[in-house]
Amino acid sequence: MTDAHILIIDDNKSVLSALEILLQFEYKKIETISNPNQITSFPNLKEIDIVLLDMNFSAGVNSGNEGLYWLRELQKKAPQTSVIMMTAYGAVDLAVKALKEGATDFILKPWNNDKLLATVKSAFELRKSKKEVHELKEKETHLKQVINQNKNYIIGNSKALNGVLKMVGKVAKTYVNVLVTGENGTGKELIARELHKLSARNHEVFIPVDMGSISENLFESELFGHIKGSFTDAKEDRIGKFEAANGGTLFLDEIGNLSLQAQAKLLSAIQNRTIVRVGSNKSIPVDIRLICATNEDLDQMVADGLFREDLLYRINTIRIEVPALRDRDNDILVLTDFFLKKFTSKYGKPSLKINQQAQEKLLSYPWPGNIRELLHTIERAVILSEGNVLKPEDFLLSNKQTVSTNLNGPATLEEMELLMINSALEQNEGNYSAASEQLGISRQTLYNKLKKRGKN
Ligand SMILES: Nc1ncnc2c1ncn2[C@@H]1O[C@H](COP(=O)(O)OP(=O)(O)OP(=O)(O)O)[C@@H](O)[C@H]1O
Repeated sequence: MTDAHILIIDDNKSVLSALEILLQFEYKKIETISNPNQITSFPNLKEIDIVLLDMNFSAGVNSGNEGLYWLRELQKKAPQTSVIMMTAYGAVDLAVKALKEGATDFILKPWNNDKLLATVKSAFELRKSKKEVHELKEKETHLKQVINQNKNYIIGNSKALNGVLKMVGKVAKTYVNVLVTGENGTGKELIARELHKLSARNHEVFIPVDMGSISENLFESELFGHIKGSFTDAKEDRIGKFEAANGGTLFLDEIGNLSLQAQAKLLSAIQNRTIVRVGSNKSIPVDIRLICATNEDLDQMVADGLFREDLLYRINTIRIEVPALRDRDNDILVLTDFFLKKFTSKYGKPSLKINQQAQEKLLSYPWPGNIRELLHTIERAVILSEGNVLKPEDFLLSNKQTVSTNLNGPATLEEMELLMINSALEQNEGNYSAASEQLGISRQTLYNKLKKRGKN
């Protein structure tokens, strides 16, 4: 017995009962209606797999047009349902018209039982594959939505963020080098990607490089490539990031981490628009749009002799300052809502709301790790959530009490940062990975911050 649902529509009651008897041996659920007007109000029409529809209800008066009318109605209301038209000899031209309009097949009356069963069977196969395609399409649409939510989408409508986006729009179309500044996790890379997306090079590559994680001795090879045998590990010729980004955009993150020696090499490549692979003496021309980012005060570093002024001048034609999350008004809640949707969908959790007190907690926290910290906080809360409403205790924030007490005093931003780092290290018993995760910054950044303050 096939698990199919069939509806037969014919104004001739003896046709209805003959077909019902024939089909009920093979198919699980058969329903009949003798008045096609009932189609409009028929319950769960979309669940019907096959409709057998008479072509001519008014005994020749409308010569089959009524059947075509009801075919169209069915297609509107249940587009995945297969419709088989039933027509009398001599009206084959109408049946062909119905096929052109999307009917699956037609049967001539009086029918041959075997032929009719075969027609219904193949219509059911078609219905099954239509349904599968439809479900796949729905899954794909859902997946696309989730992916779009994840991809480079800049959420927020605060004045501070809108100012940045306006600037991005103006600068993107030019070829000038851009320096993006801002605290950790404010979305500097996202802004760099947006600059690329809105530029004339958007069909070319965007190559990000984290200068904070490249060791001093690999700097040159990573950026400019090397030729086989130029040093012990150089087993093959390799191109560097500059060549990989040729024609597109090269994004150098954490540019403040470069040694003075590396800065000199970078400056030379930018000035000459050529690179030389390690171990080679051949200059290779490169055409890149350069975007750099830093959370350091490069002007201060220049004053302290830690950053070359000529390099800063080169990379800094336009500077875009990305505001800290605490300076973006209501964006905290807008982003919270976005991350709640993203992570409930990712982890298959029911939709979640946050109560008033929890909102206040999120709004009054200084977010030293900015959007990355908010993202991790929400992800953790979603994973651990039970029920539909999140309360203040569902959001684990770095020792807020300590921070706000000190904020009342004459604490500077740097003191506050150090306080939070110490507190996170304390809470995680000195474990760097856990502390950096809690702060929403990379392990390397935590390391650098401590190193800068002579704590490591
Ligand atoms: N406005 C935003 N809307 C949605 N997601 C954002 C937004 N800003 C940042 N994010 C997300 O927060 C995370 C951190 O952003 P990103 O890596 O761009 O920050 P960053 O400033 O480059 O960080 P770092 O200084 O550590 O390199 C990423 O997952 C990014 O997608």
